[in-house]
Amino acid sequence: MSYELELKNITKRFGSVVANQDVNLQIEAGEVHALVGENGAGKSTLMNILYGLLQPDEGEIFFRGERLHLKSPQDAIERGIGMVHQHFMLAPSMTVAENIAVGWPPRGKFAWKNADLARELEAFQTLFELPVPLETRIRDLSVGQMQRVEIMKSLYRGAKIIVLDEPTATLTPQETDELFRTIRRLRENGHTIIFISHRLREIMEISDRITALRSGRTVGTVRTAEVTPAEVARMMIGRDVAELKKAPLQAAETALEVSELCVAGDSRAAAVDRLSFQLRRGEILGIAGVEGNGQTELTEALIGVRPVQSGGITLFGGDVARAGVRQRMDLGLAHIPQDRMREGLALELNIMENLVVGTHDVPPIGNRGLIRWRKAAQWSRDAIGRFGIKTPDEQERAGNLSGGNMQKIIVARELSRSPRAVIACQPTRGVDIGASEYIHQQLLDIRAAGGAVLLVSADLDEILALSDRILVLFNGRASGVLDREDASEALLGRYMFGLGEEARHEA
Ligand SMILES: Nc1ncnc2c1ncn2[C@@H]1O[C@H](COP(=O)(O)OP(=O)(O)OP(=O)(O)O)[C@@H](O)[C@H]1O
Repeated sequence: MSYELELKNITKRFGSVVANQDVNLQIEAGEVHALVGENGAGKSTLMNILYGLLQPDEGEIFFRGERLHLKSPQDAIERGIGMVHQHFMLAPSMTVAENIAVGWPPRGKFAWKNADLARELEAFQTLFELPVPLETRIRDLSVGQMQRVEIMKSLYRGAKIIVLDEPTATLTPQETDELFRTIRRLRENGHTIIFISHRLREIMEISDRITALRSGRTVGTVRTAEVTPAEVARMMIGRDVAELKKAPLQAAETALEVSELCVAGDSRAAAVDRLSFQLRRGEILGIAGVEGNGQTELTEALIGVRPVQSGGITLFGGDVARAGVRQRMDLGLAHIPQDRMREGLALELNIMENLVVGTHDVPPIGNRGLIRWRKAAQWSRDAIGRFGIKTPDEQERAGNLSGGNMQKIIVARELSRSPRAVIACQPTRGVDIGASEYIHQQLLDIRAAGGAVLLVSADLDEILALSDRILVLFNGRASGVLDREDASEALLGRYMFGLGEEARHEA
């Protein structure tokens, strides 16, 4: 049969790393094709080749039987290939309409007219269920709305094939449902979607076919209707996903106490507004909520990088509301930040340097002010093995790693220093199912050993799988605090929109 799009025998090397080796991908017209595989399997590399961002060392791309030579994204766009990256490429101070129109049509072939543009965009919005106010500035939009702008931008440029790179990683469950409605409308209208995801449930729900990559090679392609989730998991990571081992709750004394805490945000006076809660040793407290409801400001105040306006923070009995970061770390606090690019890693440094930061001055790695590099290398190789970090060795530059592997470095560093309390923010975002399971088990093991874990996550599956209690943040306040047994996805969803006590009664 003839395919809409065919990538044939693609090979791409980065130095000694073979990111894609003889990869074949065949996409049918009007299908949703999931591209899956463990972190570092080569998915983004393959899609960057398709989008003209990278040139393959070997291999060919065919679109409707015609060979394409894609030297830049501009070439890909002109051939009807669009891409929505995980990190949006929008100008925050410009409006939605301006972001969509800028740079297109290319090279000023003819000027776009506002009225025509608005009419065309409104037509897309109705047809594909993409509601966004066109005159609003990007910086005032939610993540889900920004993603819609990116999709509209691709459609406006005539995309027939749209690549969505982990599009649900930062969406709320409601936004994910809305995105899936859009994807279905696109498919009904003859568009073809390539969907990268680590989330099994979503892959099963939205895709028609699935191709898995592993270690840069094609594992195979299947029809979604003909396989079970367990079979797809095996294609992704080459083995079954193990059940989590969660010991009975043995919560002890209070590890972290937050009382009447107020923290200012960058643009909001009270991002955290008189919030109080306790986290005990041996307990995981999940913080659920739509992003932007005070999670960032709360965690920054807890680790000591954002000032407390009023209220208290006590860590293991000591008042730390005004203590520095180092002082809190010395008390046994570890932090997995949500923004791995900005806060979590020094991208120019190598993996080993990133792994030992923070423990470089204590034995066994630190020795009277000196760093024992042989020990550091040995320790790093061990962490690389345990967390399944895909890299040639510990000397590789951290910035060259795939997104999920960067995340694993941060988690490995933070959890390896035997913390007594962990603030884990989106700890498995972008991480493959095998490594997610490992990270989840590590958090449960810290809990079993009497550690306290504050789990801040937008992923309700993760919150429900790990937490003993769940606090839902809404507008900087607790709209609900639930024991795990009383919580369900639907109930949490309602609290996330501030529906408060009525949610409990209606559920
Ligand atoms: N610019 C680069 N320089 C060196 N190595 C690179 C570069 N880009 C990617 N790699 C390597 O290529 C391999 C494939 O990476 P890629 O980003 O394609 O994986 P992925 O399947 O998208 O992973 P993830 O699920 O974590 O996003 C990885 O081993 C990565 O470290």
